Amino acid sequence: MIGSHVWVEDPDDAWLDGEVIEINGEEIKVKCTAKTVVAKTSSSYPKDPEFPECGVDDMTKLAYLHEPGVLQNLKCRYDANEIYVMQKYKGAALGELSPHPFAVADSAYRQMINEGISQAILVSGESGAGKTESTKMLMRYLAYMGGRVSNAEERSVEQKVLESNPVLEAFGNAKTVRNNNSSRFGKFVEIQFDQRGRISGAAIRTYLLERSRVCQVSDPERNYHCFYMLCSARKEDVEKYKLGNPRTFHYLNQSNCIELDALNDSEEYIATRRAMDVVGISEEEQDAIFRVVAAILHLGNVEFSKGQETDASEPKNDKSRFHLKTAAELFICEWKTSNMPLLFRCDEKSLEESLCKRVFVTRDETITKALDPNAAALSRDALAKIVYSKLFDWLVEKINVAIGQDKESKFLIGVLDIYGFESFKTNRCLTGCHLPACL
Ligand SMILES: Nc1ncnc2c1ncn2[C@@H]1O[C@H](COP(=O)(O)OP(=O)(O)OP(=O)(O)O)[C@@H](O)[C@H]1O
Repeated sequence: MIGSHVWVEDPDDAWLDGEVIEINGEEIKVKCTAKTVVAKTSSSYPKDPEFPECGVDDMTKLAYLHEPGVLQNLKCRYDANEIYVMQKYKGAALGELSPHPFAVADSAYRQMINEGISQAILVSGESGAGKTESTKMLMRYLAYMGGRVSNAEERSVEQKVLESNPVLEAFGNAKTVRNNNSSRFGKFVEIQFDQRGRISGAAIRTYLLERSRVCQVSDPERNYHCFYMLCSARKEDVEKYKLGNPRTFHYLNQSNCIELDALNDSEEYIATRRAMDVVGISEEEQDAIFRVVAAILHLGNVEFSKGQETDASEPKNDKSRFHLKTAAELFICEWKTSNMPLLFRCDEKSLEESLCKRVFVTRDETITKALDPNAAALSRDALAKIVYSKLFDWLVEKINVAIGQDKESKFLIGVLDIYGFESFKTNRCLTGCHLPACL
């Protein structure tokens, strides 16, 4: 309608607002402050002429909840220096101040103290919505309320949990369509408190790691960050694990997306090793972890062809034999001085047999059945997935030791950072979308 206020897209300023002065079929002429533009009706959005100068503190109060409206609100609030301080939220009733994770955390903390009941906060939303960032804010507030640091040397629980993040992210995060650093696992962070409401420990419980990603990646996504980091590691590590260009590995080259503009894999490798040092993972343990990561990549490059017997299979060629042999060598964890679990004790022959044959144990006998090339490839992928998820579980346990759990804690506040769902045209059921990916 002529005279109405709208937002139109602009290549320089993202969005421009102005008044419609002319309509020609599917096109409108809009008079903006600095210029007059012609835009398609379908790509313009209505603008609220009564939008308050300082914006609104709750996005749900916006008359139009679309991209230019949200951006305008954020800009106004930024210009007005509307910042959130924890002190302000301490003791304020929910709804009294602007909505914020601090308000939710405060309410949970006070209910825990007043009613003596443990609390849980569920952080949910689409992938990339900001759940992990919100979880960090919730933890920061809970650490502030139940602060226990007795001297400057001691690190707070929040600090310890945050320090472990790079390790979890290296092994549990990946690039997806919506988020370059998407958590592909659910995380329940328990902040544990004593009788007086002071923090006594913390623990991270993880669940539903998306195992299928280890062997299957679709364009334009990536596998878990750690694989690319290791391929871009310092030269001696790349040579030690017989790695090289990530494009030469089947588990990585199914997608064309290998490098990310915003992420330098070789710097991330160094940062991850540093974070491992901080959470108390020794040099030998770090070596064992990366041996397993490299072994999985080599395993993925083992292809199978028909064997001599009917329905049997064997490694396809010398290249496959090389990767099988390297995977077997890397899987061997000979070092016994630490309590790192012995993942495998295998040689090339036994690894080949475990992939190309299936053993059935009945009450009376043990039957060995040869597998055809397709079934052997499925066995290979199943092995890669189970090894990776066991490695991830082991890392989480190690991190929990470093953070310091209080098994005797009186109460806890759990923050559940459920892993992000993608919004499809047809969303049949959340569980239905998630579970198959985790198997
Ligand atoms: N409060 C915030 N302040 C600044 N940046 C933010 C904030 N929330 C989210 N972001 C940005 O959005 C990106 C995605 O956020 P985050 O990783 O928290 O999403 P998520 O909901 O946990 O996604 P997923 O479910 O895919 O793991 C972050 O890397 C960050 O760049």
